[in-house]
Amino acid sequence: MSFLKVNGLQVKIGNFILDNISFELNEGQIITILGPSGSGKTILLESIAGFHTLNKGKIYLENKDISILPVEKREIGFMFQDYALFPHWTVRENILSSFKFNKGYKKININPEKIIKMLHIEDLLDRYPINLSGGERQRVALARSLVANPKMFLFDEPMSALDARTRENLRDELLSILKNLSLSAIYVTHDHIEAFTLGDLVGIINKGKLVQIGERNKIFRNPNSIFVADFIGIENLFSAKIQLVKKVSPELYFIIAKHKQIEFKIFSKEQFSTNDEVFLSIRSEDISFLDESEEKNDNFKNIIILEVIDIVQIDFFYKIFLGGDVLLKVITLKDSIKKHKINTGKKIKVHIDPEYIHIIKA
Ligand SMILES: Nc1ncnc2c1ncn2[C@@H]1O[C@H](COP(=O)(O)OP(=O)(O)OP(=O)(O)O)[C@@H](O)[C@H]1O
Repeated sequence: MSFLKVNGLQVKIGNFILDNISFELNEGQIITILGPSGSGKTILLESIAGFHTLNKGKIYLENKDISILPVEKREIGFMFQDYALFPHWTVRENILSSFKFNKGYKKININPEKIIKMLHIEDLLDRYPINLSGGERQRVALARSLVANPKMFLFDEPMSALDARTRENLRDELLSILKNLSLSAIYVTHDHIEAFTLGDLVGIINKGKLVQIGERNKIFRNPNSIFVADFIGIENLFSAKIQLVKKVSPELYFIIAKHKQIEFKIFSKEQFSTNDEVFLSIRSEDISFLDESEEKNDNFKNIIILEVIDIVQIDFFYKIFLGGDVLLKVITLKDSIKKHKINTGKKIKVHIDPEYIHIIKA
């Protein structure tokens, strides 16, 4: 039985309609919601928290219909980007205020001291919010929300005002705290890395509709549209035409799709027809380099020779831009650059596993 069930939700705010939103979340699971600005992410969270009247649909928390309960009765905690702390209260007072306000909740099983330790804010307890950094303020806000002991949590881009390093640290801590306390959460973000790091489930919303939702690993390589592929950070997307479809097992097809002069060999669970116009989607980390001597082309391998156009370092990774009959971006490590002597202008063999090429209907 699911912990949270959102069923056919429709909410109208001005001219905006959030429509037909359905998903389920188990206890302790996190769902991340990704979507462009104005797609309805905040309205979705606000609707679950109880700030909007539902036009259609139901929300169940622990099997109880909470669709018309007022905000304070839902026992749902939320934390937003500009989560305000009380400025004239110390960190300790801010945190304990929430503990006191929420004593009405049935089971107080959260120990404020444990939360304070988990968030490493012991040394900040006597300070006022104005004397805290952005990251510290978010830690305190999180502590305050956690000690209120909600049944579940809603996060609306809580890290977006923080610098990359602080954001990464806090994100890892948040994940370990939520998992430690077995708390379910919905976490809204623009950032696909954040979405795939935090979410057991990932949902993509566009123009008020949940356009795809599923387990993180399934969504990662199997976007159902160009919009989703682009939004979840798939960098290699190009058109192709299906040349051959062969059933190789009850649930698997071997497909050849042609882009310019290149025939891509693909294993797909979905059936397509010859001459279908499609898009191929390949994650940049799923392409590997081969040495001259390595591997000869055979029926089930994609080996292509392309020219290195540019090499860009990103943190510990390198992004290699390749050109030729297809433009590809490859993410790799320094070791691989050394091993394959990758330089701008060099012609290099790349390999793409047929299982890692995903076909999207055009
Ligand atoms: N009170 C309101 N009255 C009328 N329209 C609203 C209201 N609140 C939000 N909207 C509109 O609803 C749409 C969805 O807003 P929402 O805040 O949910 O988007 P979002 O996906 O959270 O965007 P962002 O990433 O920019 O925060 C937007 O077009 C917004 O302008």
